[in-house]
Amino acid sequence: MSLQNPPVNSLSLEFLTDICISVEKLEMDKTCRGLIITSSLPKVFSAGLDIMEMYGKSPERCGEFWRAVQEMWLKLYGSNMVTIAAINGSSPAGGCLMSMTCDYRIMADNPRYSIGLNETQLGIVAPFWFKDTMTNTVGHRTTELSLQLGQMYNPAEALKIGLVDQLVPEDQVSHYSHTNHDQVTTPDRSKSMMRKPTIDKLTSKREADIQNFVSFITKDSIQKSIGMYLEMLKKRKR
Ligand SMILES: CCCC/C=C\CC(=O)SCCNC(=O)CCNC(=O)[C@H](O)C(C)(C)COP(=O)(O)OP(=O)(O)OC[C@H]1O[C@@H](n2cnc3c(N)ncnc32)[C@H](O)[C@@H]1OP(=O)(O)O
Repeated sequence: MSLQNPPVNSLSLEFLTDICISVEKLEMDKTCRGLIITSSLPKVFSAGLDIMEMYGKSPERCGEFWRAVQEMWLKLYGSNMVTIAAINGSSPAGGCLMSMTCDYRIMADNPRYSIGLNETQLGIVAPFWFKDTMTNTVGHRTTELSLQLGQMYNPAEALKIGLVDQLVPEDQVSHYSHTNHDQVTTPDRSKSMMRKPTIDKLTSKREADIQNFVSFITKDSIQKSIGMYLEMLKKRKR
């Protein structure tokens, strides 16, 4: 599955819905042995959640958006397929979350790329299931530090903390993803055993999590922080 939502593969409601439909179709296809997620765009795997979906939108729309974010995570983290993230560019926040849902992460060894949960930089707090996914990937202490600082990691740092499993030359990300994928057959029951408690936690609190998100994101102070972050993104470009 090659992500293609220019300019930066930000995860809008529409794009998330498309991703979920694609994963569902693959999941039902008996001939499909697994899934490699990568990006069709240069330099960016995914810029994470579409910030415009969280800025100046109605509570109803925010709720709909958040349900789609949850759905993407539930589908990918709970997938019965072998999943590999072929991270061929930067992958902040929701992009990092999407990578962490996969069984294995291969990243392009380009020091200009970065990956991490940077929510703190936007003045927002990563939800518990973002935190849980990271804890399951890199451990409690690294997650605590990482979330507090909104830390982004270059590929070498990401490999060191176990956020990615393998670094490869930029032009060989696809080759190595397929080679690794071929070495794995269908996931055994250990995958669901490891992930079930984390998945059940969100499933049982899904509606409350949506309510929390909507009341948090629509606060004036949070809208102001997001507005300032958007300004910063645009200024950085000039
Ligand atoms: C309780 C709530 C919990 C959930 C919270 C958050 C989860 C998230 O995922 S929030 C999103 C966090 N993402 C980021 O902070 C990434 C910001 N973007 C970047 O760092 C860079 O854009 C990136 C490294 C991805 C790519 O760099 P460039 O190739 O140099 O591109 P530009 O920076 O010039 O961006 C082009 C264009 O896209 C707009 N943009 C970038 N990211 C996003 C995004 N996540 N959502 C919406 N739009 C985004 C950027 O502003 C530029 O727009 P224009 O100026 O209009 O061209």
